[in-house]
Amino acid sequence: MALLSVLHSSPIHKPRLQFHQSPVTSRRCLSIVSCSSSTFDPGPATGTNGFPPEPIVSKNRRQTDENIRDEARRHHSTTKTTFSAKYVPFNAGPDSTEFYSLDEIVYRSRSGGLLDVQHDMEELKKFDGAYWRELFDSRVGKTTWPYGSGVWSKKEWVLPEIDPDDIVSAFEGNSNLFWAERFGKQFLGMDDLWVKHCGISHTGSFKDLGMTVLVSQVNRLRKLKRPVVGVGCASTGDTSAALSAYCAAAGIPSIVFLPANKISIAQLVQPIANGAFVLSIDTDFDGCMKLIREVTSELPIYLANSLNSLRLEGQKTAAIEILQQFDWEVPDWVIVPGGNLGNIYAFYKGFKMCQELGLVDRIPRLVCAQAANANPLYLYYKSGWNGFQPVKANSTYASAIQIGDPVSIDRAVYALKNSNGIVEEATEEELMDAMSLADSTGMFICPHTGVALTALIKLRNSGVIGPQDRTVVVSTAHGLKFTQSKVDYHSNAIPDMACRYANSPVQVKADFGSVMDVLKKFLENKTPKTEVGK
Ligand SMILES: Cc1ncc(COP(=O)(O)O)c(C=O)c1O
Ligand SMILES: N[C@@H](CCOP(=O)(O)O)C(=O)O
Repeated sequence: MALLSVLHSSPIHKPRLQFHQSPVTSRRCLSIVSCSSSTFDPGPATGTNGFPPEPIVSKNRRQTDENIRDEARRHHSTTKTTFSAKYVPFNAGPDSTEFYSLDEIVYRSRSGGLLDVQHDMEELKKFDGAYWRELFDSRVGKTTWPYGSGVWSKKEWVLPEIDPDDIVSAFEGNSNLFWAERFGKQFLGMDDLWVKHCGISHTGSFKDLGMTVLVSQVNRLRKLKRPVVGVGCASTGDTSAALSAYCAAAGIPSIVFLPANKISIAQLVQPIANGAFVLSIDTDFDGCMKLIREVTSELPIYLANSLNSLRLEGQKTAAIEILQQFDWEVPDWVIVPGGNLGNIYAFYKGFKMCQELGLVDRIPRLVCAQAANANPLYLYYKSGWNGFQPVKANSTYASAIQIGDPVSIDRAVYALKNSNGIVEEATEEELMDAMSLADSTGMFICPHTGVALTALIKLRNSGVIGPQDRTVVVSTAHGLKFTQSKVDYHSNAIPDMACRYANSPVQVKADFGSVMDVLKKFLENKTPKTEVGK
């Protein structure tokens, strides 16, 4: 503290180079600004070699009694945003005048249709693509509140008006874009295959990206004294995990409706541990969804499913992140597993915003992949988009997408039609084989990612996806949430499934000879013959 007070009163200001926004040209300019004492650390008096040391310039140096939220509060009090967003009816024509403030509690348009969050694109367009690319790039990997989050590093495009103080974040996003080198080369003859690991996240799925936005807005609504006593969702296990974690972090009650015996133990224990009010209901996800919609229209419980378009504002940042991770080069294909169908639209929206705002010049083709046991979108696509019919979703190892009546069907169709998209499906055997094959190359993916990989395999085999096409498969949850599926597969315990890539443990007696016998046999199969027994 003593050192800091000395620094604060020090007359020595070191100039430093800094980007700043020119209000006239809308471009970022490089200029020399005076470095304030809170951002300049002169270091020790002399270096170890006797020469004066290079000054250490730390842009976000905080006082010791200040945390990152306090620091953001101090910065925020001097900055004012001109960006804004509102709810509008989804895919409304240019003549529509219907809109709602994001501070209203509304999930549906007057006609009962879906809503969308519409940003003031004219205001955002005052800044060119290079500005946005540079701004977003400058925030990656920092701890500056709230930009250390992959979602909030794009705050101006997400919830531009929310006070950073109201944000509830676990610094989600910034997930690994994994080069699937061996899987791509060995099984598909592809050199440029990538897996976006959205499941390597705070609660183990991509839902964190949307939930930080929704719970932050709820936090704001509660401060504004809006009637929100708790937040609720129906879930196949991942939405409930994310909701309960973010609500617990903010001290907001959460209520989750789960279909009894249809989600994994790892998923079930998440809301329980986070103190949610958990209802295990004797129905499927579609039944839970119907119930939560009825309940949230009666009680002051805010709806957290992706019917609520706020969620998709966070989820769309995964698409922006993919472009960013490729240095703003656009991949040819992005494959997303689909259930309630919010995420496929979120990806479309993220890519489209980047195109409209000049960060990239095109968008990738999107593929939505469904489990054959829960495939209403696939059937609709195959019918030539002729008369959507919900289905009764059957049990699938991809249990988080066991959904027969997806709430975002219209959004998904829009995304696919506008991205020259494709829908594929995966049988239980196909998705489990694909998951196991991917695991055998060093991944540890969930069955839903197995569905997406099956779509890739089919499209690659039919030549639709070419060997050189840069392709991203979106992995939506962590494999550790779905270990039972792997246990069943590797124990060859699934009726009517060959489990071709099962790798069962070998039972062996605890003596040296038995262990050696087993190992020799193993090595004989692995090692070129000439080397065995050397
Ligand atoms: C792991 C996982 N993958 C994929 C999905 C599908 O996402 P969406 O419902 O947005 O289509 C879900 C949830 O539905 C999920 O939990
Ligand atoms: N897979 C989801 C299903 C609900 O989807 P949502 O995106 O509408 O919340 C889950 O994990 O609950």
